[in-house]
Amino acid sequence: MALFLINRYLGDEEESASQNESRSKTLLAKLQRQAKERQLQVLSCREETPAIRSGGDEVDTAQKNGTSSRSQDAGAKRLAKKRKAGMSDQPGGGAKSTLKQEDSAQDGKIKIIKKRKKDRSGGEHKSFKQGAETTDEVTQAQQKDQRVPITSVDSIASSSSQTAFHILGGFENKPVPKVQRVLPQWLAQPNVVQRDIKSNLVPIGSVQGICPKLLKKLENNGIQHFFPVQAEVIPAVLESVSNGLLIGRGGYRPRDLCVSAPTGSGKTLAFVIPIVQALSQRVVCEVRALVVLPTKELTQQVYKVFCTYAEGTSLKVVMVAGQKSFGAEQASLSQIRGGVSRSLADIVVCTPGRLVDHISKTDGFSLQQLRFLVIDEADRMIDSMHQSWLSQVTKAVYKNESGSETSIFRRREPGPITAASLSPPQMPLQKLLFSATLTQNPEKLQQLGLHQPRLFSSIHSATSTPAASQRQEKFNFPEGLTEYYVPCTLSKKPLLLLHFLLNLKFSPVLCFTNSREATHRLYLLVKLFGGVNVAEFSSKLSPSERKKTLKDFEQRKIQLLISTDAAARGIDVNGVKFVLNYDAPQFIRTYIHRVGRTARAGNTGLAFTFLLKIQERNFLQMVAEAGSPGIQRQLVNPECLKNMEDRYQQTLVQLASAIKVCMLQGCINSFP
Ligand SMILES: Nc1ncnc2c1ncn2[C@@H]1O[C@H](COP(=O)(O)OP(=O)(O)OP(=O)(O)O)[C@@H](O)[C@H]1O
Repeated sequence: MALFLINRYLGDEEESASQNESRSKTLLAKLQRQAKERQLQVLSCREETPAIRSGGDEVDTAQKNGTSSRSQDAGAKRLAKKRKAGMSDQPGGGAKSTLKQEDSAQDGKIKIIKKRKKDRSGGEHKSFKQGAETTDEVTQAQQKDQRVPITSVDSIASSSSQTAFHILGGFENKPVPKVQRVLPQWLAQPNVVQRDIKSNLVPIGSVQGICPKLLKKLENNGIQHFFPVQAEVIPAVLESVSNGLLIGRGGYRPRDLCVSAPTGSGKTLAFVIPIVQALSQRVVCEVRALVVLPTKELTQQVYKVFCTYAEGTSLKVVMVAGQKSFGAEQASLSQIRGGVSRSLADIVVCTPGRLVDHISKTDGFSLQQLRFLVIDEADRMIDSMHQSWLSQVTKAVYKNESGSETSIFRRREPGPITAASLSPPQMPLQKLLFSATLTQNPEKLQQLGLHQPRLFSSIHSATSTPAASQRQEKFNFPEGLTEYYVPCTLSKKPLLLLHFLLNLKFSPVLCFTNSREATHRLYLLVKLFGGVNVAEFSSKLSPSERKKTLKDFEQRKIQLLISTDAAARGIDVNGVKFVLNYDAPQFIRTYIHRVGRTARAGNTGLAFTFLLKIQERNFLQMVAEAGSPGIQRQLVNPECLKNMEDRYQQTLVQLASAIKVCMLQGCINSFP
């Protein structure tokens, strides 16, 4: 209890309950006396030193600024004299009224100090107007434990209007207005590519500039209409070569193109057709088109499409992605005859790693005649820019052969456009970027050194408010895609998957996990459970095994393909009806590419994502912010799983021993 005892100040007098009233009076009188004494002390002090330099600049400024401070000084002196003489300022007022006035003035002063404190702590950098005397007194008051001498509140108010100075300090946090980032015009106002493929088909004959041979080939491959992205991009590329490979429209260097269109919208043909068309008239074989992709599988896929449409022309398409030995690839790229090296490739489809190896190690592999640089899955390729593959390509393109330093025909890195730089014409390098999730971050795109880029995008201008100012960028989702999420627990996940396959007869299903180990474990579990044709796909398999697996899956020999993100990007497997995110993806781009393995080429498809309770909120927010048209909740009745539970328990036991074997063989790192 003693801890909470509060001692009140009772004055020097003895406390007496019966004399409460007189004690308060005495106390009041004493306090008034003390206040008066202090006031007189202050006034006499001021007579000796008119301005106490406590506030430094503030006081100086006030002195310089104001007549009001001087008049206040004079007023104070007058007041002191009158006090000494026992006079009142007020007509008919005595000492008592003076005291009252002083008290009210003191109240006013305290208010001002409080106001000033408040102003400072409020973080507002206000201009505080006040006379020198006021400052003086306030400073003294601060020194004397906030006991403030008295001047008239009115005089303070009047002096406020006449003097002005800033109080230094007050650097507390201020609310800073948000910077509104503005996209460059080419990003903010793209050429719009319609998302709805089926209602925006364009007959192939109505796109100008495609030679009859190519049109015939398209028809033979079952293509009668171009998809919207193809109908936009093919003419744009063809226009840039309408005056030949050397000069673009109007004699200028052609503009680079960036294409952002949904997964499965036909971006591959959008660059294959115009490149084959543009190069088909070439005389000498030189590497004129380089297509860079992130994985071997994608390289193979795009290589196949090029081969299809280059067939029957003299164009040579070569793939360098590590599928063959390095020596074999070198032999397919160039040949040395009579001491002179000769290119054997017009179009090179490659992965960046292998490309860089050939630039540095393959004699005769020259990029000095390169006209098109296609960067597919561009956002992923930008992420791998730290490998500096692009700078190596650029170096190889503008490489000076010894002796050609002074040649006017030397290919120079483009600079400002001048009459001299345009003559003689030199092969321009045009970059074509493609992605379903192309970044709208100008800083990232800047790394690519684009020349007057043009953007083709499915993200409608209505939604293309500066994406950088939003928390997350907006992306394209295929029109025919329906998204679901399935709330679940960790232990029920495998049962849910089996339910989808065995009870609901989903087929073919492409199922994604977040790691090689998870893929293998799930594959073993489904296989041991039985009843499903299952295979796995990951970097654990050799390239030939992966190729065979994808083929089997496409031919419906496999009902369920469990994969890592190795199959998430670009892989085009015909007729995938269902995508299942067994493990929820961490990044929105991963999600978009995964679910984009279905609902391709204007078809419909379903995507299911298993979500643990803890993942739900963030995942749904991420998907909504990315511009998903809507993800629906799909509940599974626990009763539906009951018929599989006994078998599932037995399978888990078998799985444990199978995993032990795997661990001994070193093919899996951890026990589930
Ligand atoms: N005009 C067309 N008519 C019919 N089918 C087409 C047409 N263009 C492309 N396709 C088919 O559409 C499918 C998807 O094409 P493609 O792989 O080029 O899509 P994408 O936009 O590159 O997808 P991703 O972003 O996933 O890589 C392919 O099977 C392709 O053969």
